[in-house]
Amino acid sequence: MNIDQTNAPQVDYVIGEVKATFFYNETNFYRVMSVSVDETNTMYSESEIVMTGNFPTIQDGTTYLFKGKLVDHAKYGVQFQVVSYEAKRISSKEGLIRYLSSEQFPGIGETLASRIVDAFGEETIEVILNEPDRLSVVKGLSKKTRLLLHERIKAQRGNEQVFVRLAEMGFSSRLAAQIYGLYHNEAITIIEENPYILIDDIRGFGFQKADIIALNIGFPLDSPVRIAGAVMFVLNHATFESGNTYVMEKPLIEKTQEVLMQGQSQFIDAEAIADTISDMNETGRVILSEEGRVALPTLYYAEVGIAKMMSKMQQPQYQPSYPGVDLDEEIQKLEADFGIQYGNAQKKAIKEALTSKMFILTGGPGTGKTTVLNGIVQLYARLNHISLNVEEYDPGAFPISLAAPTGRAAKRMTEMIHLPASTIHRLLGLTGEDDDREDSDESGFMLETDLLIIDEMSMVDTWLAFKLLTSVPSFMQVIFVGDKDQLASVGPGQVLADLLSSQTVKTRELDEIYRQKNQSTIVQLAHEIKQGVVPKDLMVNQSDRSFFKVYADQIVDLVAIIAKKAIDKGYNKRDIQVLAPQYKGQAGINALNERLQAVLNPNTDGKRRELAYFEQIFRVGDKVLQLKNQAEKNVFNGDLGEIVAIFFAKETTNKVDEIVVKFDETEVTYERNDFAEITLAYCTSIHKSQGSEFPIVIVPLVRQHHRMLKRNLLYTAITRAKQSLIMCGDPEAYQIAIQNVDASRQTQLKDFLLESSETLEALAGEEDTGVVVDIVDGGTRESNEKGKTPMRYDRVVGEAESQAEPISEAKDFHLTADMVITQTIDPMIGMAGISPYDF
Ligand SMILES: Nc1ncnc2c1ncn2[C@@H]1O[C@H](COP(=O)(O)OP(=O)(O)OP(=O)(O)O)[C@@H](O)[C@H]1O
Repeated sequence: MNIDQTNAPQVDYVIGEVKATFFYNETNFYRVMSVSVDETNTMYSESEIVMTGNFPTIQDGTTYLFKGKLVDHAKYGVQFQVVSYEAKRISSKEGLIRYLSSEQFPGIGETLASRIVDAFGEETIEVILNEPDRLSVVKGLSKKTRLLLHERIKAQRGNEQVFVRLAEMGFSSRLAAQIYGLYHNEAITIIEENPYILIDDIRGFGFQKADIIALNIGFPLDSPVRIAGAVMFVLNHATFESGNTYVMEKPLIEKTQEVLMQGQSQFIDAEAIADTISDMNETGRVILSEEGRVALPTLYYAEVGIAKMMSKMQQPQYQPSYPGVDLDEEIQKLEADFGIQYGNAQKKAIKEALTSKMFILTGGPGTGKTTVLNGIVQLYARLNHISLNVEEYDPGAFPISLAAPTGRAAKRMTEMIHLPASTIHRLLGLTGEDDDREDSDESGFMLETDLLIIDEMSMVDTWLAFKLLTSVPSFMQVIFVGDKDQLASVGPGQVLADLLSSQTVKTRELDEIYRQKNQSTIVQLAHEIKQGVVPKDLMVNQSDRSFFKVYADQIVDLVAIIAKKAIDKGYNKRDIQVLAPQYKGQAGINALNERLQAVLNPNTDGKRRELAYFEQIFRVGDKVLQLKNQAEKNVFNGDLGEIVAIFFAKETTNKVDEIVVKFDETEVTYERNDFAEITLAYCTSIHKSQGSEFPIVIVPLVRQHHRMLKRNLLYTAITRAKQSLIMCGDPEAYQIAIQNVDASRQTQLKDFLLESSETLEALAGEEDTGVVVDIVDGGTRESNEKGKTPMRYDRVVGEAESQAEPISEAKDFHLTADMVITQTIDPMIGMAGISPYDF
């Protein structure tokens, strides 16, 4: 084969036979294998080489032409990273015999293989493929084995042709593997018909990539397929970028036009785009409303579905009541039991929660939501004559379900209410991978308990809310608890806000702060943020909070010192959480993690086990964050754990590196392919901290994060602190954040909630069964690129990794005597005597 004629000269190749596979991952076809080197244009001179890459159709004992590059891996030495490959036709007698007698063809040993090859020589494979009947001349070859031989080789050729064609189209072997996993042997037909389908089906697959393929195949620039592809791309992107659940048609057309004409000279008429949208509406690919709102069907039907179920659930015949019971008297008894005097709003909340089919309890920190919830649960149990002792019940028979969107929030719920709580995913049996509603509809999964309480409802996005409500039986009483001023959900929608503003659900907002002021100035600060007020004493050290005024380039050093001091004071790594709004920049999450790892978990003697993974080092003892929901492993997006062991490839059965992480409830082993599911977590994003609380929270505030300086982000960050809040950076940044109030999201849920049940039935039509629902799991990195449906795109709200800007603002600051820290009270965690010169 003349490689040089068909490829750029820099392409390395190796021709050789696959000798052994060390590792194979069925989900992404990733393989590590040993290959003989029969021919190569590289400097490699050994007789065998280790190859890595995505190889769905590779067979041991077969010879291939591999293209890729030679790399010198720090740990594994020289390897060949394969980009594409194709089977080399075997022509030698020995090769053919070895191939036919390989494990792929059970029933054929060397003798039989030799007989076949003796009979047909170089033509052997062609005869098996095209004239299998001729094989009957071979003595000892049964009809069954002849058939098997023919079928297997035919299938292999089919697969190979798909891969060869995909490679010709320009797909890397990794993408080709993904595409093959989706469409199998239909891949070429599907892509040739509509390459833009990949935008819908493969996460992260953009319009431009699809366009290159389509234009190569010969699609005209104004083809309706191309226009529809661009519409889907813009709609998906806009939805996930903004959190809105629809886009107005006009801006959608404008943006689509821009995308279609980018780098092309042909003008694409807006009317052609409008016509395409109208056609897409006809075929159900998008939903276009009379008002000109264009929505992804999954989101549209999820919103209609939520509204429909809310309306159904709240029909008068289902309203709970306790005839003959004096609830005021019962609440008095509760007060006596708990030694507490409920406020008026709190009493109303308890009564309303008990007598409403669906109820929302909302309020800021310290207003008594947990206190009230405890009262509700106690009284509910008393009035319904049920025991709250879980041990008295068979597994799964406890009549109250408590759940929250994250593992940490669920854990906190358990601690506060003293009853078992789980994540919503776990409650619904969702894996976070292929959670589609079709599955659950088919299985008709329904919750069975009588009372359902969901905490941190502000974090629940449209799909999850829909998924949750489809599993709620009509007899169930539901209480949603949440703080409407926190960040909106990561996925599209603003379910809690819409439920509240529609006023279709009985709601009680608690606004009186009960946590005493001298106990918590953090709570006071949170309420002031809500009101847009910067307290006069922001810079004055309080018993539980302080603000270090420093330059952006001093933040990493300062935070490291504070964290170290806290550890010296007896806090552990998990007690201290640094929360930053963005990854990049001097005071970004990446820089902070790197430094905090060096300070809190150093490898001073070089004896600690560690592994490099892209730009991160994972080391035994590191605090890490789970980025994906993995219900089958019992870990969820946002769970924090610690690396307790690292095993190097040579020590493991699968011959790949492994990291073992201990979470609160479980220990999980990650193979190298899964390393993207975790990240260092000394510092995490504010978004990821939702639903969690920590004894000490450190929040860097710098003007470089200007895109992230928003009121609800700051509010969410500081309300994570239970004992001490340490802010550092630029007080101006605090002011900017407070003044920057996010506009609410564009959603249709409120409108739907206000529609009559008949209208909702009509809107839902037949379509709302089978809506694919996905759980956005917030992962941001490579290995999370597995999704199938458009909604599987992860949207990391506001975590756009904006480039840090020059720190010109820092000129406002001068290190002065007032910045010398002299205080010894608790929030300073022993920082007495530290001066700016220490940074
Ligand atoms: N009626 C009351 N009388 C006295 N103390 C109260 C009352 N209600 C709540 N508290 C106290 O106020 C503090 C805050 O209450 P709680 O934890 O229930 O609020 P929360 O809204 O759940 O707060 P957060 O969201 O910050 O966890 C607790 O210490 C609680 O005991």
